[in-house]
Amino acid sequence: MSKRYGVAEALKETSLEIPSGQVTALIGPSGCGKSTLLRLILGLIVPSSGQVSIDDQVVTPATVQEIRRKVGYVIQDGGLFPHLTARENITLMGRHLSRPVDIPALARLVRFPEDGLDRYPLELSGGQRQRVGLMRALALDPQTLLLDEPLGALDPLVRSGLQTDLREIFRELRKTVVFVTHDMGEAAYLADRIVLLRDGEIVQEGTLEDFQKHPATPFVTEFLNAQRALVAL
Ligand SMILES: Nc1ncnc2c1ncn2[C@@H]1O[C@H](COP(=O)(O)OP(=O)(O)OP(=O)(O)O)[C@@H](O)[C@H]1O
Repeated sequence: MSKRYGVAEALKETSLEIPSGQVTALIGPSGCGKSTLLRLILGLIVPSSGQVSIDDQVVTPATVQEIRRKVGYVIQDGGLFPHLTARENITLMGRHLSRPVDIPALARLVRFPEDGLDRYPLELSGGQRQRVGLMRALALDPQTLLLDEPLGALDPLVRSGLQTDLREIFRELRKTVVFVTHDMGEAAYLADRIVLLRDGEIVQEGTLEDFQKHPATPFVTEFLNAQRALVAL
C-alpha cells in the first residue's frame, strides 16, 4: 500500500506483515511516515493504493468500526478527554457498548493509583496520563494494541519506569503490539522486531542485532550511530 497527502508521498509503496502475539516497533527520523503507517493500520486514514488487513479482514469504511473494537489505540499526546475524569475516559467505550470494564485490574496492571481515577487529566502528571491512555486502550481487552509514541514527552526517569512497566505488560498480555518511537534503545528494549523507516520507505526489518551485524544500507549504521549512547544497552 501507499499513502500520499496531495502531492506529498508520506508512505511509498510498502508491504509489511505484523506478526501476531509479538511486539513490533516502528522507528525512523521525524517525518519518515511512522504515524501515517499506524493510522493506516487503524483505518483512521485510507491508503492511496493497496489495503490493510487485520486477521484476514480488510479494513474498509464498512469494517472499520468493527475492527477498531478489536484494536486498542493510544494517540501521540494520550488523547484523553479533558472534561472527563480518568475513570470516565477509561470506561467511555465500555459504557457505549454496554461492556464491563475491570478498572481495579487495569489500574493494578499499569500501576496507576486508585485515588487518581476520579481526577481530570489536567490534575494528573504526564506519566499518569500516559497510564490512563493505556488503560483506556486496554479497557475492552483488544487483541491488538497500537501506540503512537506512548512515552513521548516524559522526563527520562518517568520514561524509564514506564518502559519497564510496559515491557512487563506486553509480556504478560501477549497481545499483538505495534508502537512508534524515535528511540532505538526503547525499540530494542520493548520490541521483538524493529521496522526502520526513512522517507516513507522501510529500510530494514529485524532485531537490533540484525541491524548492527547486517545493516541493509549505510543509513542503518548512520541511524544507529546517531543513537550510540542508547544502543549500548
Ligand atoms: N494530514 C497531512 N497532510 C499533509 N501531509 C501530511 C499529513 N500528515 C502527515 N503528513 C506528512 O507526511 C509525512 C509523514 O508524516 P508522519 O506523521 O507519518 O511522520 P512521522 O514519522 O510519524 O513523524 P514524527 O516522528 O515527526 O511524528 C511528513 O512529511 C508529514 O509532513
